[in-house]
Amino acid sequence: MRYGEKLSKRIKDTNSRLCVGLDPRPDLSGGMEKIPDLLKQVVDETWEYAAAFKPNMAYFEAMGLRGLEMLEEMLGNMPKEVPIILDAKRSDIGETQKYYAKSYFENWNVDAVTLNPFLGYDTMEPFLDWEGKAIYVLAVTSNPGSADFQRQMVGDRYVFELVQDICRRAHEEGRKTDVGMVVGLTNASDDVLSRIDDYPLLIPGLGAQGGDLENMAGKGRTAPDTINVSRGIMYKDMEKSFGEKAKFWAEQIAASYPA
Ligand SMILES: O=C(O)c1cc(=O)[nH]c(=O)n1[C@@H]1O[C@H](COP(=O)(O)O)[C@@H](O)[C@H]1O
Repeated sequence: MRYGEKLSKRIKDTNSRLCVGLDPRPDLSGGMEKIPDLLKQVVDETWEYAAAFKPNMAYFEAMGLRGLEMLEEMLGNMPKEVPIILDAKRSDIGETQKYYAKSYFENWNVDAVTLNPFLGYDTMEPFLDWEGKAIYVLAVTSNPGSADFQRQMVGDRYVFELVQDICRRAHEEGRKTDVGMVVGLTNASDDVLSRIDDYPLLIPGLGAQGGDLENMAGKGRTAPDTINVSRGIMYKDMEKSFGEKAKFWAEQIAASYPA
């Protein structure tokens, strides 16, 4: 089964496009030793509303070796039917990327990873022949600085449209790996979305970053797009359970962008 099929099935089964972001912060959680139980609780309470989970490497790396162990332990105990997108945003020459691909797709066996496409197509290639896997390339990120490069024009096209060419090329070449894009909800204007093809989108920026779900309404897309909430579930409204918050966001998303 291709990644896109697995994610589409999960979105249909749960009626949810919510991607639950797993970004643990020891300073806000009573210390590093509390993190493994916290992650278990978040996963246990939210998985029924989750189209996907997205752990971000930065938060685990910041805890040192123990953080990587926590990530590995968590990955080993995740529900198998929920795709895992490892947010790594890696970028290097092809030879080095081979080892990132091996690390994520073979060692940790995650379903998808985020990659930075700045170094070009050949640096994506080590990720493109993995059955059932996917990459999401950064196209229009959710931060203001996405205007610095990504939304600049080269000739008559935006830079993010050149990024999209990576998806088109991989698709035309019939690669085993699915290729989607990251498009931040905060910058998902009509001008941007009208230029984005029907490839799977990872859409962060809902909740803490204030992205507007109306941006995604009525766009006629059929790809298994998933919308990420991290802090809005793990670190907001702590009087509510993680499950309640995940349900809330899944319903908010469905109201504007039905599964
Ligand atoms: O690739 C990402 O997931 C990502 C891309 C982007 O453009 N903006 C963005 O916020 N992210 C990540 O998505 C998550 C957003 O977290 P919250 O703002 O707490 O919901 C973090 O892990 C970010 O690193």
